[in-house]
Amino acid sequence: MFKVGVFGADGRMGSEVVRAVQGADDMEFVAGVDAGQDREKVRGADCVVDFTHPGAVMDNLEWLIANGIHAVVGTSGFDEAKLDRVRGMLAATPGSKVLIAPNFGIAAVLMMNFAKKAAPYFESTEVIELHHPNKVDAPSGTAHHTAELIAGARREAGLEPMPDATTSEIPGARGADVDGVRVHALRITGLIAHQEVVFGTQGETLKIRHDSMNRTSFMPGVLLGVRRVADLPDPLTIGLEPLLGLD
Ligand SMILES: NC(=O)C1=CN([C@@H]2O[C@H](COP(=O)(O)OP(=O)(O)OC[C@H]3O[C@@H](n4cnc5c(N)ncnc54)[C@H](OP(=O)(O)O)[C@@H]3O)[C@@H](O)[C@H]2O)C=CC1
Ligand SMILES: O=C(O)C1=N[C@H](C(=O)O)C[C@H](O)C1
Repeated sequence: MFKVGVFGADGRMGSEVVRAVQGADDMEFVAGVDAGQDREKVRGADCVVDFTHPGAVMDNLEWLIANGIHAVVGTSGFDEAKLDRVRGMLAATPGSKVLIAPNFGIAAVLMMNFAKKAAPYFESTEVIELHHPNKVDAPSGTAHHTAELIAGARREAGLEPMPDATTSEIPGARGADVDGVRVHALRITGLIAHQEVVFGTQGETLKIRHDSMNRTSFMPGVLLGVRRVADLPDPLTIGLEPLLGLD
């Protein structure tokens, strides 16, 4: 039995994770912790799933690593500096394994993987992410990660910067520049989590689109993370790709 705790248990994602863990035959739900509550409630868990807030997750990770508990993290807002801090914590107190995934949707992971593969073949690529209006961060972690994958693939292929003759612009009109890739964030009532990657070359375009219609879409990936995190080869793993056999 995997003994599982949940940080952010009263939130939109955390409450879905609690239901998924309680419904899994091979898992035992230890406790949920929400803002202001004592993390000691999850003592005895092998693994804690964190869907909290970009401003809370580092402190949570520090506590989990100090207590030798594995972590499966969906909370967004990780940049290289934060990831380096997590690596530092894991080096200082070895024992825990940490899996941080920008998106636990299997189709979303495939969308990012396909975008990385397509990127070298196109002169232009931009990312449009669309989410519910209660989302606190922009652009989404998924869009940020996708842009980095595209930028890396373009660099490896030796591509020039994308053509863009804009000289006059209302600030923000061209979106955020993430490693040279433009990312546009829409916040629309009624939506959950969606992304479109738009590619263009001479006389042709390609669009890769992913839609999470509800939050159960993330649960197979979260449960996979819980089942596999302890056996991952590295102390810190980014993304579900290695668990799905993707490069
Ligand atoms: N990787 C993925 O597949 C996905 C990632 N996400 C990410 O997950 C995060 C949460 O999203 P969502 O569920 O929509 O957000 P919510 O605001 O609905 O939930 C977050 C919950 O965490 C609580 N919380 C805040 N600080 C702490 C803390 N220190 N300890 C424990 N609980 C805390 C909040 O309490 P309070 O409201 O009182 O502050 C709230 O109940 C976001 O970063 C989002 O981008 C979302 C979907 C999928
Ligand atoms: O806040 C959300 O809802 C989501 N957050 C994650 C992100 O920032 O990429 C994953 C998914 O897009 C839903």
